[in-house]
Amino acid sequence: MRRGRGQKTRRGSRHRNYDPHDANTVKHTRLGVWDLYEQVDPDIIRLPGVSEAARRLEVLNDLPYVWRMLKDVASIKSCWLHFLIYYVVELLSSLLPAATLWFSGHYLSIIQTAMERRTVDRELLLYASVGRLSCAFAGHALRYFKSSVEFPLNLEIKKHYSIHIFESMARLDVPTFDDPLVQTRLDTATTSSRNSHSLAWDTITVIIAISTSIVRLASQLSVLMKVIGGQRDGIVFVVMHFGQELFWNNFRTGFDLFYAKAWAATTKDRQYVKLQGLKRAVNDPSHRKEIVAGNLEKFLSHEFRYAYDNTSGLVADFYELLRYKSSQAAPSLSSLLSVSLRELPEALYLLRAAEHPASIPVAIASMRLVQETTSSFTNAFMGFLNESGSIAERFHKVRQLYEIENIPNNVVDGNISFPEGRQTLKSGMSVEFRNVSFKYPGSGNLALRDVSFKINKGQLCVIVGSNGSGKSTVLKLILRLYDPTEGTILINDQDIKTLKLADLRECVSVLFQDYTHFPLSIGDNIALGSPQCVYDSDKIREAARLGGAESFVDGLPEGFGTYLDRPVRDYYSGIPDGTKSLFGRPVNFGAVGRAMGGVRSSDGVHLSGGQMQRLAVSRSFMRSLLSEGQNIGLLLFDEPSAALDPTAEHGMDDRCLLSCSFEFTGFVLDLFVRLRNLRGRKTMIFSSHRFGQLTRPADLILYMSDSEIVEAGTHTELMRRGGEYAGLWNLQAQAFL
Ligand SMILES: Nc1ncnc2c1ncn2[C@@H]1O[C@H](COP(=O)(O)OP(=O)(O)OP(=O)(O)O)[C@@H](O)[C@H]1O
Repeated sequence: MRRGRGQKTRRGSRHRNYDPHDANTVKHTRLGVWDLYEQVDPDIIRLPGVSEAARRLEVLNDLPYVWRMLKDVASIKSCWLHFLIYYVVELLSSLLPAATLWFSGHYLSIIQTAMERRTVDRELLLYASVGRLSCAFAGHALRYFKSSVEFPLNLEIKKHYSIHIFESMARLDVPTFDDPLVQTRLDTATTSSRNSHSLAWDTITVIIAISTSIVRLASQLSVLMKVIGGQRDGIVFVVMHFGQELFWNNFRTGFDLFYAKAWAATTKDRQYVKLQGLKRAVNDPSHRKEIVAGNLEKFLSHEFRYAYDNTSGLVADFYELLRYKSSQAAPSLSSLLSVSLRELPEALYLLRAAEHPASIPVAIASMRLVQETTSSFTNAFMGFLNESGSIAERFHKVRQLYEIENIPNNVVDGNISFPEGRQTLKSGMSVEFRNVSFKYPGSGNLALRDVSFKINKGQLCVIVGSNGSGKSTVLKLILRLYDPTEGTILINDQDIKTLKLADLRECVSVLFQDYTHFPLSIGDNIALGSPQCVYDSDKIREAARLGGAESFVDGLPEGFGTYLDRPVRDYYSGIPDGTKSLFGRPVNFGAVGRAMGGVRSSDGVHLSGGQMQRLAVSRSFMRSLLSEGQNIGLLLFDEPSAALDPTAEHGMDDRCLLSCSFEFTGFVLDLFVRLRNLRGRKTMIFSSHRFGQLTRPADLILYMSDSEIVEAGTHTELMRRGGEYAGLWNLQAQAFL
């Protein structure tokens, strides 16, 4: 619902600006608690038919994409047979109404003969009856064949386009993906008009429907003329019925208020907004604890009632109110005409019956036949008009679907391979910032202001500073998740923008502060550190051991195969009370939600923040210590100790290589020493709030404040300087020593 109407509007308005507050181009209507703003077409397009014609002509621009889609679908060999069956079935189905009509025409002539000669042609009656019955059976059989091939055909096409969409989306970089306009384009292009059908399948069915509509029309028309042409008033009946159907259909489509217009609806009613918020709060299990603990039940109920009583208009969902408004619309001229035309054939029949009483039986039969055939004819005709109207929309969606693969990434790829020799990575990578300033897209503030520093190969650099000072941003720019607004970044003395992005990212291992756990199994999450080892369970286990996660993962119901946030839910209903588990998973009737400091899933697996962090560290170890080619030259750790509390650290696996330290900073420091010994001199950069064991041995400390580097040097140098670093170290570091 949310989308169905919106799609139409987007198309009609995509060449014009839409400003809801511009009274010249936008009409404002109050709908209960809602305000509706409809775009009014410019005068030139308000002429009847002009807007519709312009809209249909736009289809021409979309045709190359439709052609490509047809070629793509034709290249899916597995659907050829199904497709052929589908097309033949559709073609035969389109001939059925004409065949039925043909046999019905025989009834008419049987009645006529019976009236004139007082005999019934039994052979003809049998022929017509068998014919009609066969048509009915054939219709049934064709519908069965159609539904049998439609589903597998749709699935095959869906698979092809799911891969296309997945690849088009997977290749987008951070700023591009975050761009709301890109999100809208992806949304529009990837949402099918009918949830279970792919857009391609929808489009193909429309194309087929149009071609078979023509066949249906032509065949029905020729039979209709043959059957009714000779009847008294036959043609008059046809015209009246046809006119009535036409007006009736027009009258109905007139309800689509938003066709080809931009529109937006909002509510400014604060009580209504509050009402919805309260409803959500009570429905969402994640708030239940606080509602109960805070004894909020009475307060919330009172607020809910008060909000309901004090809204400014009818309280209902927007579309509900819209439907109500449509049903209240004054009868249009076409609806009145339609109603009158409905009554006319009966009046005409009665008139004729009074004039020629002997012809009543024939008239009854012929009127029934005329009614039947004209409605079938007009249905086919209106169906054809509707299909050709919606095809413009579908064709445009096909174009949008293909265009998402061309959305340009904001971060432009370089063309120089990096590094020249893999061996050089053993001694690390150098990183240099020259007068780098940076603003996040859409933000007015500088996240980095004129930052310059150089970290030599194999050095340990620690970036310290308060929250929001810009530490993480430095790391993100090194990975080229974003490009600097000003200044240059050099890696091994080469401008980072000239290096191939995939090469650069392959050489860097990063542990983000806001580690995200993918909706995959725990094993897969760890393996993501080194995707080529995704099926190497020994390496995954080793990484978990090093990261201190092995023992608690083994304790989970499905071990490394456990999903914290299972992306597919189990469905159940009516199971006996007291059922604790199904399919090896606990029964959970609550919604899936994220609890503070961990993840609560439909499987009931809950991990603490510290355990989540260990999974993150395990993924990082998978990349830095265990990846196949050992191609890492630079390790980035963004506040690695953030979510670890000292007790959790104590619990680390005794066999862990790096467990000699009880403190995470020491733990990471130890890692650094180990890496140096085991893998050569990797360059390492840590961003941290903490001072102490990590900053002391660092080759370079960057002290950041308010987006700038205010002090840089070794611990001894900075202490000797007696500046801000020294002041904070004296305050903070004692606790870690
Ligand atoms: N995606 C983003 N969009 C807009 N602004 C952002 C974004 N990420 C960070 N910022 C802003 O950029 C500034 C620097 O943030 P950054 O995350 O680099 O700080 P930090 O020193 O790492 O902080 P913390 O210690 O809390 O992690 C902050 O003002 C922050 O609000």
